[in-house]
Amino acid sequence: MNKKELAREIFNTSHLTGVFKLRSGKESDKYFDKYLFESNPKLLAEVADKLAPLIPLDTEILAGLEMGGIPIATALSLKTGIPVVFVRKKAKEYGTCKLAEGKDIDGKKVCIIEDVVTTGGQILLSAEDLKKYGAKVKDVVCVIEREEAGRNNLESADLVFHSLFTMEELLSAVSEA
Ligand SMILES: O=P(O)(O)OC[C@H]1O[C@H](OP(=O)(O)OP(=O)(O)O)[C@H](O)[C@@H]1O
Ligand SMILES: O=C(O)c1cc(=O)[nH]c(=O)[nH]1
Repeated sequence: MNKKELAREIFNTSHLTGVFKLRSGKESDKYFDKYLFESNPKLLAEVADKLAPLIPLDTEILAGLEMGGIPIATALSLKTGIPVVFVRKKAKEYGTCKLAEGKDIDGKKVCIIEDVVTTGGQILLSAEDLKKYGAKVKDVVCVIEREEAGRNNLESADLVFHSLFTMEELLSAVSEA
């Protein structure tokens, strides 16, 4: 599957219209239900294929953000051989009390993996959390950049943002079909 075909598949599988409250609190007439493509093994593997080249070569650990970033980071880990951690929105309050589940991230170069970026708010929170545990966080890789404030907010926080598809790319792939 080439990149344009994947764009079409992702759009057709996961793009919904209606009235949706977003994580940021804003309301939107569109929503990508990422679980609809992540739960399809063929599409998840294609996403990992196309995302893998965006991961910086010196990455030591992939950090999949709860919850939608976790399947993608896992697929990327299987593809690249780079270990993965599963990052909770809030550290577990019993047992190991971990925020990032998996191997120790202290001193490691970590690349954040996310599904959809709107304002980048969740990534900013998780990046700060990971840094508190000693991770070196610079790069973020996501599947869908909704082209709202996300890129500016992430770059203002000195993060390097790599997206597979912008909203414009998804729309144009579908309109060309
Ligand atoms: O760029 P932002 O404005 O922060 O919004 C995008 C975030 O919101 C969604 O997660 P959601 O809170 O729906 O959680 P989930 O992945 O656990 O379903 C998405 O997966 C991003 O994490
Ligand atoms: O901004 C969000 O919360 C958001 C947008 C979107 O398209 N998909 C999603 O899972 N979350």
